[in-house]
Amino acid sequence: MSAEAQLEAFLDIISSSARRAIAEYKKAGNSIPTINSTEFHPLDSAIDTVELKKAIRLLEGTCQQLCASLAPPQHTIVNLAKCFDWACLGIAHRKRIADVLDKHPKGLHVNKLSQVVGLDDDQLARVLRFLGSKGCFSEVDKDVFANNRLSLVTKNTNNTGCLIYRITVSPAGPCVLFDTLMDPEYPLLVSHLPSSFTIFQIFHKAMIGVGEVTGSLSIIYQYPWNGVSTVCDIGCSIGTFGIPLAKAHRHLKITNQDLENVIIEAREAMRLQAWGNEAQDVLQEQRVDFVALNFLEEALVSGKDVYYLRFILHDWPDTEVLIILRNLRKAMGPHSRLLIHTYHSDPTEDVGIDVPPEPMLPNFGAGSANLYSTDLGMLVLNNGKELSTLAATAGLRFERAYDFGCTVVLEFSLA
Ligand SMILES: C[S@@+](CC[C@H](N)C(=O)[O-])C[C@H]1O[C@@H](n2cnc3c(N)ncnc32)[C@H](O)[C@@H]1O
Repeated sequence: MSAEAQLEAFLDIISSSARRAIAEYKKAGNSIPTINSTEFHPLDSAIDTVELKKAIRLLEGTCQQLCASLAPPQHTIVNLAKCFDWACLGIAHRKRIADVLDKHPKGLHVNKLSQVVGLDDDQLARVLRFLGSKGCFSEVDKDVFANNRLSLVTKNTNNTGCLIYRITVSPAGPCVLFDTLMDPEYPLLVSHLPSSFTIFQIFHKAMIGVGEVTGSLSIIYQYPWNGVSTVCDIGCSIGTFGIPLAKAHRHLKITNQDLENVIIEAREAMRLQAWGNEAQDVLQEQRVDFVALNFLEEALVSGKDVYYLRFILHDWPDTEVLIILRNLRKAMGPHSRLLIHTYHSDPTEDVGIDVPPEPMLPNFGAGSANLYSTDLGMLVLNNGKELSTLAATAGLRFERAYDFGCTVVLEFSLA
């Protein structure tokens, strides 16, 4: 393909993928969001968003490749180096800027806002203006800031807001990434995190946020659950996957397994009706159970139809990944399936997921940014990795993959 043909192809992909996304918004509601929207669109809280995710993967990947092709290289590289996004988002979240602005739909002058949140007005305006340049918060008049659809996500009550907190309070890890790579033993860096990282409520709410950001609950509507009776969710958090699954498929019996202290949290969340009234029916009908487990040391409940692992293996170095997979293998019967839900899709392996159109990068480029940043996040936090290929070593046979646009589900049976 000639250089000019490549650029024309990018323009075509941008146009067609944006139109696919617009069609998804139209299907889910009357309006189409713009950067000036001040409220959420119904699609923002939808569970099955596979089509939108796939369109955005193409759009983001292509826009970045087109800009990197046409902009002067110095320009692109310095943009990469000067990344204040996470720092400014962290300030906005920790100072509850969106929560304050919520009470001022027409906007609030930075003089007043700075007094409420206890920051210098000039510095706060510069932080908010930076975020506004990326589409988060609007400067509706000179020095007057208001919420928009993006900044609403940073509110304290928002699950994704908790995820932002989780990500932005741990900058020490990335700051020592170079030193970590220089150390042949790759020490764990968890000790660099403030202890508030371990606050359970924030962590588990953030995990619900991860589900929302990645659209991974799409599996509830995309997997053939009709042929399944029993499910075991391993490392279930507070029922982040199991409860919505039980609500959607009333024939399923679901065992949720996690460490004992998490199971106590999960039962408490159920008692406080954190999952709404419908979840109480699920409990009363005894279709959902919470059972403590340490998957590194104990046997899992055996013989379930489906074992589900979402965002678990990337937390661990290879040795522990193998222990977890071998423990799982012992619990599985000939009919059992293991579903590993991850960001991973190795572009060098043909596992049957979508292939990007040429001339896009074979891994969708910036369309897969979440995969590669999570992979580095796991290196920094846990010495783990997103791209684990140890299933075969543990005696599991790959069956097929489900592509959800931002995440994939890899299905295995006993080898
Ligand atoms: C990254 S979270 C994923 C939670 C959930 N699967 C999700 O996708 O929202 C990892 C989970 O693994 C659990 N976990 C960590 N070590 C464990 C162990 N040794 N045995 C069982 N669960 C464990 C944590 O408590 C946490 O809930």
